[in-house]
Amino acid sequence: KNPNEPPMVFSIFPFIGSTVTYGMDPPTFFRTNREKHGDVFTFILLGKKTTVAVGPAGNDFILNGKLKDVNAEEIYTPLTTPVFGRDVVYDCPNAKLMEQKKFMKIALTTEAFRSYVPIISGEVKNYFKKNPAFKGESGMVNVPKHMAEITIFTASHALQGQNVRNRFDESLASLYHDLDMGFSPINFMLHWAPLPWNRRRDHAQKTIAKIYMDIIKERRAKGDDGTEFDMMKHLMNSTYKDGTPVPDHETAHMLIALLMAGQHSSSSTSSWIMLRLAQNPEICEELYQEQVKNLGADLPDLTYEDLAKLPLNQHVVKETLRLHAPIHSILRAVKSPMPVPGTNYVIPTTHTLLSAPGVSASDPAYFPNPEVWDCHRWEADSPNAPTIVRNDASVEDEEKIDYGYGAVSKGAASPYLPFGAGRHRCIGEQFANLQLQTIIAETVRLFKLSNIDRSRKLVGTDYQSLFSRPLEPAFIRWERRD
Ligand code: HEM
Ligand SMILES: N#Cc1ccc(COc2ccc(/C=C/c3ccc(C(F)(F)[C@](O)(Cn4cnnn4)c4ccc(F)cc4F)nc3)cc2)cc1
Repeated sequence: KNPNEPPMVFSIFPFIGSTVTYGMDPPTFFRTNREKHGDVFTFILLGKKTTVAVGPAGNDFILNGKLKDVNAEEIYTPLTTPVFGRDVVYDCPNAKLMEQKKFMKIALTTEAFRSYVPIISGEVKNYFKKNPAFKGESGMVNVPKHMAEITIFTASHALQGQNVRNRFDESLASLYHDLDMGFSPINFMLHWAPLPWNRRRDHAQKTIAKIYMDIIKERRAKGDDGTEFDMMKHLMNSTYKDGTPVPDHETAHMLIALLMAGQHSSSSTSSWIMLRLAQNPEICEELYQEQVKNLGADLPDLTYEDLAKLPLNQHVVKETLRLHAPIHSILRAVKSPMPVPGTNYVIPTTHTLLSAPGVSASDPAYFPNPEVWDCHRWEADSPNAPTIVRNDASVEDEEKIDYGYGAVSKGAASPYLPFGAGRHRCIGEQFANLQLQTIIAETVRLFKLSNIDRSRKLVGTDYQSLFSRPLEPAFIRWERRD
């Protein structure tokens, strides 16, 4: 064994290595090997030496890696480019991605958010009124199925405009499903394979992109009526630093990328939220009382400003993402040998780096009783409060850095990073919080949630898809609030 390479996880299988033990349950795999080898260790993932670096220092080492040392697009492009389309996100130099993230962020403004809350509220209320599974006084529903539908309607309407949203009722839904089938970890390795689902994925990508480009032409011809704040309008009117206007096909492909991002992350997270509220019915009641107390017993229509008056509602999202982050593994290729600070390890360019921020998010050193879903832990004086209290005030005085799409906090040495950190940090955090908080607030107004057997059980996690999500079916009981 090379003295300055990290310890290797033992496996009797060549090529497969530890792929299956890791793939079945990444958190357990990380915890077991962290106890054995410490915060930095290497395992074989589908024939590739993959070095994990966990804990706040590991998060910083990988997520704040320099552009010359770490590379995201090499790893992700086989998976994302066939689904999103060419010339965007990971199918272009990083400098171009940074400009694309700047364009995307322009549409995610407070003014836009003010218009999104009524849109999302309306979609949620309409869904529960129209859907047969929610007729009568009470019932049992498979949560992930319904949350996937609610999130596609809310995300497409807010992020892509009314025109695109309306098409989701017929053609777009099945095309989107075909595209989605291509968005799976198998395609990390087999993206090139002429598998039936890859052909359907390619057909769906072309068809959806064409629908978007037709709408772009229509809107350009009609001129802008200034009412909608959707993403399409901003992207189609953006220009790169070198003066090139964003081509229509890149606008269409960025819209597909944003829809995929928003859909998978939010449907997984909103499903976990509903399952946790069913497991903890008392929190559901507290959320309802919080609205009555802070918004008034007549529960007026939700506005963007109202969300800031509902701290427990916000903490439900924060605590759910602590235990159920949809992205459990962040990958980077190593482009030049990387010394690991505080060790004598040097990671060679033959390795892939894997960052797992969720490991420190469930580490008792940072979060007392980490396995307990305790939304109150985010209140300053709570017994389970995070040891390094990074309340929002401390973020202000923290140093910031701008990679070209807005200032992000410089340090990634935090134990809680569900939205990543550094150059590739998420730009959808504010939209996701707005969408999830609105979905919760509208749901608790209508229903009391509980487990079918009134137990405190919780379903397991499916790590086989690209985004971790609840194992299906995951039934809960709803009862209409009188
Ligand atoms: C609960 C919701 C979400 C979570 C937990 C989440 C998580 C993440 C994480 C961990 C990353 C870093 C990936 C990496 O470093 O390789 C990321 C990046 C990103 N996310 Fe999200 N995300 C969420 C919602 C969204 C939404 C709603 C959008 C779009 C509207 C979005 C768009 C993006 C984009 C454009 C990037 C940048 C990728 C890069 O720079 O390489 N995300 N997200
Ligand atoms: N046997 C076996 C066996 C072995 C292994 C496994 C499982 O192994 C792994 C390993 C790594 C991973 C990585 C997850 C991963 C990374 C990138 C992306 C992304 F790029 F797509 C995203 O960040 C997504 N995103 C961002 N914000 N919201 N969504 C994104 C960015 C920009 C953008 F515009 C649109 C986007 F949507 N998505 C997901 C998942 C599973 C299973 C079985």
